Amino acid sequence: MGFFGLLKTQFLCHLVICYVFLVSGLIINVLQLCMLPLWWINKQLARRVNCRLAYCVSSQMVALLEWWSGTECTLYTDPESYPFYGKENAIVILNHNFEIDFLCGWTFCERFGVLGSSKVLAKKELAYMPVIGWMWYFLEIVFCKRKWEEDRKTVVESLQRIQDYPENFWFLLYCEGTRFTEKKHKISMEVAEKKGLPKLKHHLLPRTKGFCVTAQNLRGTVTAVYDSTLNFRNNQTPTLLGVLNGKKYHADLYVRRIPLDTVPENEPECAAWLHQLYQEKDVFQEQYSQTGRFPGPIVTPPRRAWPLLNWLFWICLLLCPLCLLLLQLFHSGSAVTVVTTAVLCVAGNGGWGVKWGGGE
Ligand SMILES: CCCCC/C=C\C/C=C\CCCCCCCC(=O)SCCNC(=O)CCNC(=O)[C@H](O)C(C)(C)COP(=O)(O)OP(=O)(O)OC[C@H]1O[C@@H](n2cnc3c(N)ncnc32)[C@H](O)[C@@H]1OP(=O)(O)O
Ligand SMILES: CCCCCCCCCCCCCCCCCC(=O)OC[C@@H](O)COP(=O)(O)O
Repeated sequence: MGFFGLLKTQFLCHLVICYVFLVSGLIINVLQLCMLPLWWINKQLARRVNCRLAYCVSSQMVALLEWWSGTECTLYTDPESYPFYGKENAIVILNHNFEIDFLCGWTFCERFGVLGSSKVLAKKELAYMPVIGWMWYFLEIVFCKRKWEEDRKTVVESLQRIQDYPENFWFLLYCEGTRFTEKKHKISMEVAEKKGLPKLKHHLLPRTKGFCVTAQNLRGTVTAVYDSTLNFRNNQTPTLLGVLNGKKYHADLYVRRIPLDTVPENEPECAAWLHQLYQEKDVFQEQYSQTGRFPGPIVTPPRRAWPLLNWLFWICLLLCPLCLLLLQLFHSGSAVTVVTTAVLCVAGNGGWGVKWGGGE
């Protein structure tokens, strides 16, 4: 492991990264709150400003993936669909197998210029998460309790609210509703059997209500469905902690652009369409596990410098006061305080290093 490799596993670096993320995120949350009066004056302008503010937070995580861990993201897609990406509103259907699948999604959002505005049908619990959850509230993210009787009304209302959104957005749907595990897969296939539906090998049975209601309410706003299938090379199981430790992964994403007007409007037909789509996704995943690649050509957009520049800006802004504080401590603090601080830092770093020093 080289010098930079070793540096990336150091607890102090992780502490700095988390400090910058948390403090900058809270600053953004406060700014979003201060923007509230603008909603009453000029709603569309407030939404545009919120997209920029959200970008400052989300792109830090993208920078961590792209520049810190050096993770590569390859896109398999039809070159004729490529010019549409980032230029239209779309519903993105993604498999949910990995801890960092949302982050790879964000990377593609960033490269196509829709990171600040992109949305998701997320579980309600995430709305209470400091920084990200609070930021999503201002971004008009759609939350669900995964209890259809309660969601039926609130999800439709939230979807209708974003019909006139002023920026292009991608609306992410994890139709499986939860992350894949062998146990959930077994239960899900029992449901499939009971319903007389064909079994899936690599996916859970999709929940159809969220997709049907989204397609129904965003028709006229959204022009296409991006059927996206994600996998990682060499059977890697990537984690956020791995990314934080600078571990490099290689993601492959296969995207098919399907015009929304080819998706049936009527609910039972729309649900059947989604089940058929998951059958096809299963075939792509099987092909990936056999050959290590998805069908079609590779057209990967390059990473951009913006996430890195934004990250460096926040690092400079927030590290200066921290450094001043430490200098003050060393100048005015008692010998005991200084020694205790130094010992804690070294011990913390050492303990963390034992776990991550040899790589994952
Ligand atoms: C590549 C580019 C990427 C672009 C990225 C763009 C944007 C990124 C932005 C942000 C990224 C952040 C990421 C955040 C991650 C958030 C992740 C989540 O929170 S996932 C969880 C929440 N989301 C969902 O659940 C969505 C899918 N679910 C649905 O659509 C549901 O239908 C629902 C609307 C939530 C309602 O759920 P509920 O369970 O109440 O109703 P259902 O109809 O679904 O269920 C009852 C129905 O299902 C049958 N059943 C029972 N058990 C199962 C089972 N195990 N599997 C499947 N089906 C099951 C049951 O028999 C009922 O059937 P029926 O209706 O026929 O009677
Ligand atoms: C610069 C970056 C610094 C990094 C610091 C670390 C900060 C961590 C930020 C976390 C951001 C989290 C984004 C939310 C993504 C959560 C994905 C998720 O939670 O999926 C849930 C589903 O699966 C369903 O779960 P189940 O309840 O079914 O099980």
